Amino acid sequence: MANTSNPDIIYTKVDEAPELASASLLPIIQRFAAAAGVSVGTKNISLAGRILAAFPESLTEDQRISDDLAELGELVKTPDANVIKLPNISASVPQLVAAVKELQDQGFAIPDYPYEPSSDAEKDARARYDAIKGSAVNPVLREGNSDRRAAAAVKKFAQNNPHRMGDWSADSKTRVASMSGGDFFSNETSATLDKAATAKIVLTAADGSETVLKDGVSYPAGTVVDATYMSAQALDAFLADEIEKTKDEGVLFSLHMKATMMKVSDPIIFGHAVREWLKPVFEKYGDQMKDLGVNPNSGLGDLLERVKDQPEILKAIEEVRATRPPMYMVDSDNGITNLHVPSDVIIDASMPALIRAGGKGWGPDGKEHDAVCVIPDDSYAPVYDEAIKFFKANGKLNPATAGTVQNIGLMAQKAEEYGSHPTTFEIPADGTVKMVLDDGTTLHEHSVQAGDIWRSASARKAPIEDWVNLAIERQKATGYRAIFWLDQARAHDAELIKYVKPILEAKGVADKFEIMSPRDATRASFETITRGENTIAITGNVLRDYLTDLFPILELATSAKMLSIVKLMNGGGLFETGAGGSAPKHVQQLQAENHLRWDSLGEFCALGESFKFLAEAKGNARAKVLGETVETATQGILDNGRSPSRKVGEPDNRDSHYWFARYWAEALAAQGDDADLAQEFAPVAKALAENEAKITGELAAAQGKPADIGGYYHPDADKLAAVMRPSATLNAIID
Ligand SMILES: NC(=O)C1=CN([C@@H]2O[C@H](COP(=O)(O)OP(=O)(O)OC[C@H]3O[C@@H](n4cnc5c(N)ncnc54)[C@H](OP(=O)(O)O)[C@@H]3O)[C@@H](O)[C@H]2O)C=CC1
Ligand SMILES: O=C(O)CCC(=O)C(=O)O
Ligand SMILES: [Mg+2]
Repeated sequence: MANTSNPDIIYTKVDEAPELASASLLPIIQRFAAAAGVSVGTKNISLAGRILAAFPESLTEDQRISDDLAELGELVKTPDANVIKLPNISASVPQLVAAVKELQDQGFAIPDYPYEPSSDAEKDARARYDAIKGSAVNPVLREGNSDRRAAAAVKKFAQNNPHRMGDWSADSKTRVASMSGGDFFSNETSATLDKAATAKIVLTAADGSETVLKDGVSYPAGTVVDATYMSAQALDAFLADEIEKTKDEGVLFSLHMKATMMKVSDPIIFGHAVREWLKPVFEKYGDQMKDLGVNPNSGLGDLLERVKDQPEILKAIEEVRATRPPMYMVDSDNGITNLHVPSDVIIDASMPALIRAGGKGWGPDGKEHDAVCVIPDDSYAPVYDEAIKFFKANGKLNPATAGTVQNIGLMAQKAEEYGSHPTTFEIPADGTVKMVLDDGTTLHEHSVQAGDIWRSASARKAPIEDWVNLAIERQKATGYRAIFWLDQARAHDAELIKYVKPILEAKGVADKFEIMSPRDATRASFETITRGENTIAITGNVLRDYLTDLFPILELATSAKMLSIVKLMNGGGLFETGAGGSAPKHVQQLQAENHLRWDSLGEFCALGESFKFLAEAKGNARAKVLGETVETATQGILDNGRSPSRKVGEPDNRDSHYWFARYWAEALAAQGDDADLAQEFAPVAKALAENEAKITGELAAAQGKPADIGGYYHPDADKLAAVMRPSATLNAIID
């Protein structure tokens, strides 16, 4: 349904922990904003919402919902966009299948996920599900580059209240393992197009037959276009070798991938690891398992489920597992390993957590151990390798004195690897892959073998220039040491450097910037913050993602507290909340004991920015008052220690929202810029203060027993509201 008048601000409806938190926080935001004449609407980008929107013909009229993601995708290309974007699930296949099942059980007659589509209907369903799979939201909304940093107040709070960090010892056996050849890093070629072009990707097999893998990929002039591949043979040899070495070293085996964001390549690499881990089983029972629907890319969990009635295979699996090193666990109590589900261990969150813990991961015995961290491709693995070496040599970082690393990331218009899914292929036969332009030029050519993963990524000129200019702006605003994390020896980076240097020179700021490889930049950044100084990391899209978890998790304990601004290239604003994900463990805790430990600080920060943006973009004076008072309220949460506790029986997410509302109302009542607003909120502030004991008592009384929200992926709105708003006294003041 076309929306003629959009609300001033859009707040996204998502999944898991942040969605639970929204059930409590959003009514407060809407109520306060409405009093100032600012409307806050919602758009549903949850996994369940996107599934339902994709199958209107399978649903009754009342069940149908609009395709909000498509609408938002258009909105972010206009200057009117003002979107608060919470983290959503980037679904792996097992998550997608679970969500489909839950919706079917709730009476939505959507089709099953077809693992091996054969009929036209199945192929159609599969294509729609493929569009929902993986990171399908962020790349659509991120029509701008990324500016992520800890707000000054948040950084100061972390320095004054340092979190606990695991100790690093010089003889820790933890290390990063990556391929020394045959990977994406070493096979990359890159070129910048001098004119607009359309490309075709063709595989010529050894027998001369041609397969067009993709046609009609168009690029504007100035696009940097890369191509590369990972050799399946080299990958398997590497994995086999590392499994053996890990066993000899007596530590945990772990694999860190981004199977969500890299939704085509990384599940395949993950599948190679599953197959290599159980190699003798696949050699003996491979055909039988295939008939049972086993696809190693879906993980060990799915595999075990499919062979559960096959005692012979199960026995063979147990025999092989007994010869393997212990595995890094996701949930040792329930036997969930690193290889169970491709989206359980996501590199941007998992590696920093392991580093924060002093290089330790959880083993099958439920105890912490050193680990080999397998990150097959060597493009970005050096960042973690160098970080680990740095801490082994220098001991853990001290969050009380450490400076900060901010990030300016090239992200707009599906930049680099994170936009490469439509041009990534598992190669069906030995031969040569060529990328040929419409004028007949062969841009890239690689000789490949069946099973290799070939991909092309690109970065467009306008986003690259915008990114360099954003970096110049931020460096000027802060005066910080500014480093472009680009490796002159890597094909893609060398093309980017050809853009970066002339812009810096033309603006007369070349002396303010350094250019270093990711490894050198990692070391330089840790040295800088160890001295208590600050630096800006100006990076490509993948490192934007990795570093905005790595540094905050070490500096602030979590990336949930980050300010994350996407300055949209056509003038709008997208304000992401935090830099982390949707924290599934938090939902489980709520269901078990009605305690939600999710910290909404990222939402508070984004809200303040969104109001301030509205004030500037639309000359809305009352939005300015809202923005300033939200900042005061956020400061109040930090100064008075009102963030949620992790333990049941202690104040949780809902309590922090009570305090947020109270500090916000008090700040609105106290400000002198808008007398009407002050007058409106004085009684609200008074009522919230007078009823403190009653409200916090009602919130506390809700905890300690299981909570039913009527679904995991698609909770029941009324049940969710009842669980997340258990204080009748607070609700009466807000509503
Ligand atoms: N922008 C986006 O849309 C993003 C989405 N995702 C999606 O999120 C899901 C989970 O991803 P995962 O990599 O596990 O990352 P998460 O960031 O969800 O989890 C890592 C850990 O960080 C802590 N954490 C994260 N956010 C908060 C918060 N606001 N308050 C308190 N603690 C927090 C939790 O630690 P503890 O358990 O110790 O409390 C959590 O278990 C996946 O489906 C992924 O696709 C991931 C990244 C970004
Ligand atoms: O979109 C995703 O899957 C993850 C995004 C992410 O991790 C990030 O932007 O930091
Ligand atoms: Mg991330």
